[in-house]
Amino acid sequence: MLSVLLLLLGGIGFILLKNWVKVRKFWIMRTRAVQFLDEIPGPPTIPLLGSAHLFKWDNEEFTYQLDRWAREYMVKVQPTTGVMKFSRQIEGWGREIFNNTENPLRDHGVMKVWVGPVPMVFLASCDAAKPVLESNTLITKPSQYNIVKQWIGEGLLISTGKKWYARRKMITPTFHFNILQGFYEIFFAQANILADLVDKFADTDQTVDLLPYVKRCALDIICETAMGTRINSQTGKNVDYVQAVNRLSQLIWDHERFPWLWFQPIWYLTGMGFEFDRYVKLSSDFTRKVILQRRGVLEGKGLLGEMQSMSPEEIRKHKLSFLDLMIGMQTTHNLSDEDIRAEVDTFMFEGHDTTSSGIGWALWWLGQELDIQKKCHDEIDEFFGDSDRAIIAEDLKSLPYLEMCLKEALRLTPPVPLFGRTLDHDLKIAHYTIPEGCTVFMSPMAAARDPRHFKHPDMFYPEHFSQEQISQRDPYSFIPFSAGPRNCVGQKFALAEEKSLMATLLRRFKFITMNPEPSNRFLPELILKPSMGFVFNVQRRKQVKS
Ligand code: HEM
Repeated sequence: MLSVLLLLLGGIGFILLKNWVKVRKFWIMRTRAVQFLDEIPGPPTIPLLGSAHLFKWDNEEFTYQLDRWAREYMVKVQPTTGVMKFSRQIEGWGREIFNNTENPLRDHGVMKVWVGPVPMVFLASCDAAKPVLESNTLITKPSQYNIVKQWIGEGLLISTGKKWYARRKMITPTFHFNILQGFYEIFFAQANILADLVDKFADTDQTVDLLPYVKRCALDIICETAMGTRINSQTGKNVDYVQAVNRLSQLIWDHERFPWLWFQPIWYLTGMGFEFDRYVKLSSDFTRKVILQRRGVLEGKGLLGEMQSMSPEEIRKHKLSFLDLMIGMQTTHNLSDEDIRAEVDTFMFEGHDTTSSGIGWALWWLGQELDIQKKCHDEIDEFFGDSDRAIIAEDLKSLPYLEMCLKEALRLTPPVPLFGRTLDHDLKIAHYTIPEGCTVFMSPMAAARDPRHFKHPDMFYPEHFSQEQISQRDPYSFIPFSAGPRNCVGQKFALAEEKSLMATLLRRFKFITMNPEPSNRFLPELILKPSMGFVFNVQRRKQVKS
C-alpha cells in the first residue's frame, strides 16, 4: 500500500517537475487572479473544482443555469420565481446591466466563473469587450481552444504572434471580392438541391426540422469552395465524414464544460478520448487525401507554377478553391503539408456550422414574423419577377431588406455565442483589473441586447440595420463576427452564402415556425443551437419559370 502511495506521489512529483515552468506561470497567474478578481461577482466556489461541481449535466439546464448566474452575479438581480420566457430573460438581463444608474458595478456587465482552478471572466457589454477586441496585442486564444487544436491544428483560428500575422496576411487576399464572386454558382447549385429536398414537405401535413438539411448544404458548400471537392452530403454520400465532423463538435463542447475531462486518464476512461481521436483521424485523413488529389489535378492542368502570378479574375476563371491557392503558395510561404491541412480544416470547422446556424435562426425568426417574411417575399418578387434564373453576386445588392433581416437574426441569435482571449498583460476594465494570464470571454448576444444601442433590444426588428441606425451606433455593439484585428476572415463569404441560400428558399417557399419562442431555447454550445431544432410547416409559393 505504502509503495503504491509513494509511486503515485513520485508520479505527480515527476509531472510537476517536468512541467515546472508552466506550473509556476499558472501558479503566479492563479495567485494574482484570486487577489484581483475577488471584487468581480460570480457563483460560489470550492477548492480544486471552483464552481464546476454546480454545473448542470444536461445541456439545456446548463444554459438556464448560466442565465440565472448572469442575472444573479453579473447584474446583482435576485432570481425571479416562475418560468420566464428565455429571450425576455435576456432582455431583462440586458436592461438590468445597462439601465441601472444607481450601482456603478452593475453597469459594466462583468462576471467571473472559476472552472476548476481556472478563472474565466465574461465581458458582456460593448464597452467591456471593446478594449480586448480592438487591441493589436491581445490576440492570443485561451487554453480552452487546445482541444480544438488537436483536431484542426494550429491554423488561423488558433495560432498567435508572428505566425498568426503572417497567415492572416497570406489568407486575407483569398477572400478577394472577385474570388468570392466565383462561389455564387456553387451557392446556387447547392441551395437548389436543398430547396428540392424541402419541397418534399411543402403543402403536406408533415413538418420538417430544417437544421440537419441546412447543415449538410453548408457542409457541401464549404467542401467545394474550400477544398474544391464535392462530398454530396445532401444526397446521402460520405456519411462517415459528416458524422465525424458533427460528433467532434459535440465532444469538444463536453470537454469544455467539464474540467475533470481535462485530465487525460479520465477523458480516455470515459471512452470520449478514444472516440475523439478516432474521428480526428478520420477527418484529417480525409483532408490529407483531398490535398494529394488536388495537387495531382493542378499538376495535370499545368497550373501549379502559374498560380502565384494569377489575378483574382484568373483564379475565378480556373475555379480554384481555397486549398488550391494554399498549394500554390506552398513554396513561397514555406508551408508544410500539415500547415495546409490545418488551414483547410480550420475553414471546415469555422465555415459550415456557423453559416447553417445563421440561416436556421434567420428562417426561424421570419417564420414567426410573417409580416416581415412577406416584405422579404415582396422584395424578392419585385426583383426577380417570375424567373428562377441563377442568383449572382450583383443580384444580392438589390435585396437590402433581406440583408437587414439576416443581420437582425445574427444580432439576436449569433451563431458563435462566445469567443475568448488569454490576456498577455493586465487589463483594466472600468475599475476592475483583470490580471495577465486570465481568460476572458466575450458574448455577442449579451452585447447586442443593450438598449443604449438597439431601440428594441429583444424584438426581431430589421430596421435596427437601416443605414441611419447603423451610422449612429458603436460598431462594437454588433459583434457576431467578433471585431478588430482578429475578426472573422470569412465574414463576407458567410453573408454572401446566407443571403444566397435565403433568397433561393424564399423565392420558392413560405416558412411557418412550429416551435416559436419561448419553447425553443437557445443552446450556447460551440455554436448556438435550438433546443428543439428548426421545425417548419412549409408552403409552396407561386410556381416560378426560367
Ligand atoms: C455566420 C457565419 C460565421 C460567424 C457568425 C463567424 C464568427 C466568427 C467569430 C466570432 C470568429 C472569432 C472567433 C474567435 O475569436 O475565437 C471567427 C473567426 C474566424 N472565422 Fe468565422 N464566422 C462565420 C463564418 C465563417 C466562414 C464561412 C469562414 C470560412 C470560410 C470563417 C472562417 C473564420 C476563420 C478562419 C476565423 C479565424 C480568424 C482569425 O483568427 O484571424 N468563418 N468567426
